[in-house]
Amino acid sequence: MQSSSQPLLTAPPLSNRYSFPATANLSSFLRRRPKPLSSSSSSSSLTPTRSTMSSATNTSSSSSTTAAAATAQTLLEFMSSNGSRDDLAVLVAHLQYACKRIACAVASPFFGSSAVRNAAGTGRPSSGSGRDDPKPLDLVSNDIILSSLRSSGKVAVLASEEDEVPVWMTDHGPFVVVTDPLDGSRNIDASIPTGTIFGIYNRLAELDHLPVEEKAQLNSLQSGTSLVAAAYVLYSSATIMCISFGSGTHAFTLDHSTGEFVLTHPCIQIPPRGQIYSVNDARYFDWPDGLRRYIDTVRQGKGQLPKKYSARYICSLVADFHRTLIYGGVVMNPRDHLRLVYEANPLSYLVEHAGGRGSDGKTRILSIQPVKLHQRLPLFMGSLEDMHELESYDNIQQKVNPGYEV
Ligand SMILES: O=P(O)(O)OC[C@H]1O[C@](O)(COP(=O)(O)O)[C@@H](O)[C@@H]1O
Repeated sequence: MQSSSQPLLTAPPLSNRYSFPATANLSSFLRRRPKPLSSSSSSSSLTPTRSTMSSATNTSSSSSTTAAAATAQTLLEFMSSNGSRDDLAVLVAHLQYACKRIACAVASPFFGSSAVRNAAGTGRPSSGSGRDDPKPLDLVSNDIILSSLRSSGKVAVLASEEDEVPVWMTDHGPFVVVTDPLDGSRNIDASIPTGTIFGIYNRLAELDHLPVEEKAQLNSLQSGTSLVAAAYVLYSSATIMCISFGSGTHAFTLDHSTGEFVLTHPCIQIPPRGQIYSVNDARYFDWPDGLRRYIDTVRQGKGQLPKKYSARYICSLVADFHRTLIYGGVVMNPRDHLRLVYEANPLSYLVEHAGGRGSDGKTRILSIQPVKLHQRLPLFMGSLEDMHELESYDNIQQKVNPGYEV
């Protein structure tokens, strides 16, 4: 028997299943687009039992799936056809590469429990025992993003939720990236969906003369109205990158047969009303009166929409946000918990470009000027009509914020 301190499995180096071309402009990425696997090779490599299923229906559906994969528009093709800047496309190519690697790490049996993950060698001391401590996969994800963005050559500064201070990368990088590398990781040992969040700004050339720490900090504290693009990647039953470049919000699903993110949800419009609220309502007795009244009202079907609302709460922001974007309703965390720079700004940008709203309960998120990198605030996002109704209750920000244990 193995001693309990020994890993059950020896973790191999992080997967490099998704290769990354070392070229640096959009047209060369597009020329290297991989071919989808043929239907026979995909069926034998993915699920051996499928090879025994030879009905005509299966054959035609797998060949039409292959045909669909060949014609589907990839994220980089989408950027090219929308006249994207080359340097932004190179940056996005590196971001999607990083997220494919994080998707592999999150799903890997070799990173399947904290004990094994610690043994896998992140090069850092074991951590992740406290509620808000970073989990090993937070650190792995952070390292993946850091190294991928460094090699893009396009990023001047990277500010990560996992790092105390932003990292200055290169003086001539045109962009500033803010990120939460792996949100929702506190539930990762139960295989709950998780996500990565990004915001992209232009480097402020007028700050170039300042000392490195100062310009790194100030570049990272830009208001959400200056975002050039924002995205999240959801690691769930599908791996989905939802992105906006300031004109619509679009979702791309990772096709594992080609390794490409392909356009599956163009121009997402959040329904103007949903029938779902998403909040940790174990906190009900710490909520202010306005928020309690709102939730009590919509639960009973006595709100502006005369139907009883349902509750959905995964406790993983990207997953709760993605569901809200697709089905409508409101997603919220009314206490000072989520971060303006890494979470609230990018997600509010995405919901606004889908026709919804992001607010701290009083003010539009994107117009709040960040004063600290790790600044926290109450966050409410969702369908326009639901948001207006919720905010009309006035007193919805939770001021009591005890150290919750789970
Ligand atoms: O404990 P609460 O208030 O329900 O907060 C849960 C929220 O915190 C998060 O886990 C983010 O918190 P961390 O950034 O500390 O991981 C979200 O994914 C989730 O929506």
